[in-house]
Amino acid sequence: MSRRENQPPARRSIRPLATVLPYLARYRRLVIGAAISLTLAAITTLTLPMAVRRMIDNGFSNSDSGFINTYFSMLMVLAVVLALASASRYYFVISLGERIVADLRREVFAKVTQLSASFFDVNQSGEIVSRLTADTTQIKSAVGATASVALRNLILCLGAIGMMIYTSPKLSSLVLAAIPIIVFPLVGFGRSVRRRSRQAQDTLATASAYAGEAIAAARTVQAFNGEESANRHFGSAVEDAYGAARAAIRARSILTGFAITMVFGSVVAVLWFGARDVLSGTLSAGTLSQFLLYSVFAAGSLGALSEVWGELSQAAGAAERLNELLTEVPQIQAPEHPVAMPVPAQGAIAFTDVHFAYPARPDYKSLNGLNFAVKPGETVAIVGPSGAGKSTVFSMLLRYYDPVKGAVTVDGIDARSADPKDLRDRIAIVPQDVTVFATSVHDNIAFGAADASREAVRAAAVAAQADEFIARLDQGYDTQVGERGVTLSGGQRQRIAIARAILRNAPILLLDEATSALDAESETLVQTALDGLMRQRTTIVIAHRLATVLKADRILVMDHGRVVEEGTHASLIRQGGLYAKLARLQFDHGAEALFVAARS
Ligand SMILES: Nc1ncnc2c1ncn2[C@@H]1O[C@H](COP(=O)(O)OP(=O)(O)OP(=O)(O)O)[C@@H](O)[C@H]1O
Repeated sequence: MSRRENQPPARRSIRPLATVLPYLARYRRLVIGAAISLTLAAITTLTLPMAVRRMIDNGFSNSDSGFINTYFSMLMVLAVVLALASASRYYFVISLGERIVADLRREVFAKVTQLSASFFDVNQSGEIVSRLTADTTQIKSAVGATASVALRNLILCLGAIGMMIYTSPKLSSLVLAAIPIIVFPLVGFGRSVRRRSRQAQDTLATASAYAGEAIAAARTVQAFNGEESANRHFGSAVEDAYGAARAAIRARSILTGFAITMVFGSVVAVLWFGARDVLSGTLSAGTLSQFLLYSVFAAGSLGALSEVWGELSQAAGAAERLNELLTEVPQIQAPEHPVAMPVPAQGAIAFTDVHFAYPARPDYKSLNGLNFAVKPGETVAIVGPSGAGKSTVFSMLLRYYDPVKGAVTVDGIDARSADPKDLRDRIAIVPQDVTVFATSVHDNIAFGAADASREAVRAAAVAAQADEFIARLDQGYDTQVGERGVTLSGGQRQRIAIARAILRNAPILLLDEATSALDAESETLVQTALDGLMRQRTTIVIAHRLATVLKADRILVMDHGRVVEEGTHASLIRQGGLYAKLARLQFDHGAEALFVAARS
């Protein structure tokens, strides 16, 4: 991901799968169950050729039918053991795969939620979601099926080779000589499969990211008649993913074909030698049959191993991508010994010579020597042209980022030395783009205060002027509001956000006034709700309305990342500087009159 983008491609091995090992260690019983049933199934299979030899060499030449009966009964018992072992292998192994992938998903998600704003500045959410779903599914099939097939075949292969040596050392030496010729090319092919499958996963993630974005913005896509171009874009991303997958598939099919040819070719060659020994009387027919079966087992399991190797390599690509997320270090973390914030909270804020550049744009200073202080309970409005750094002030207060130079303090404590959780507990924010989740109204208001009672949620909604419209919804507070709150109006969404902030009851309120026009009634309701919220709290508001600046104790005018003017509306208008210019352009009609009044 971000910090690895410029690094050379990772080692092509199945080592990334080691990520899964700690998860396996948690479920020892399932692992032991799987190992026992795997071994049992393999051993049972390995005894079959011996039975066959005994039957060919003794059974058919010996007319004793009792011998035959004993043999067949034993074979039956073997078959039952094999069936039981296989069934329990399936149970243990598949459960293990599902269990581990559930843990992985949970942990990757938990990790992602901890990552800092700078991570999300450069990584697409859809891409991350793809890791959470597609990549974990691949790990599941690797652990759940592939690994067990690999293990079974490995045991079978080693067992069969051991038995081949025991049965006929001479023929075995011929086979063993052929092994390196088979194995080395396989390893080489495996590498290329792995590289290609990683590419396939990466392209798939890009396609998913695009789809996520387009689906979330379906209305905008339609409004701009953008369906066709969206389809084209997604179509070509999907084709790229298909192309990458095909390259991986091609490499794998070559790998499989090659492995089977080599393995069975050498079996046939060995048999040819064996047949000559039987003819010359130095080898019994039963022993050759036993050897033949073992070599077919060994060859079959080698073939399966090569196929499985390809799958494991694919899963290693997925594990690598997950590992990148799991090992990503959040840039903003609590210090080892966080300083406790003073209790009770006061709500004092100070920015001292703060310089800051976003990590995604290190050469551009969004804050450039910003200085200001806000006293407990004060209401300060920030105004300034677009790009002046107003929203960045909020990001610094919430400690999404740390200053490059200078300090941000809350209640006298440097934001960097406190636990971000304590700091954020003191802050409630009503953003311009309200985030409403696809759950009930109740859960949306109680977001971040999950144990709030229904009464408390209702009281917050009443204070936010939202209770009335909520009561009119089909199921009141239990109404599902649709993804991103699509079933609510803009003003309703804002009041939900205000109720959420009221419920939080934090001493500091950050308010980013919506610029989008609400109708007069909603506007009044939202304004009344906000007035209630701002009372008795330290408030910093990014102001777009005249009414707001008029109510503020103080106005800070920002430009190029610093405060350039400060005062009340009247005093600033009188100065005739940037504020006076902005006020004339930005504020609603009443401004003109006030502007004139303030100047005269
Ligand atoms: N995540 C980010 N990564 C890189 N640069 C950013 C990021 N967010 C903002 N910027 C840049 O930082 C500067 C200040 O942005 P900020 O959003 O604080 O301005 P603003 O005063 O709130 O503007 P507006 O009134 O238009 O919302 C801008 O030049 C902007 O391009």
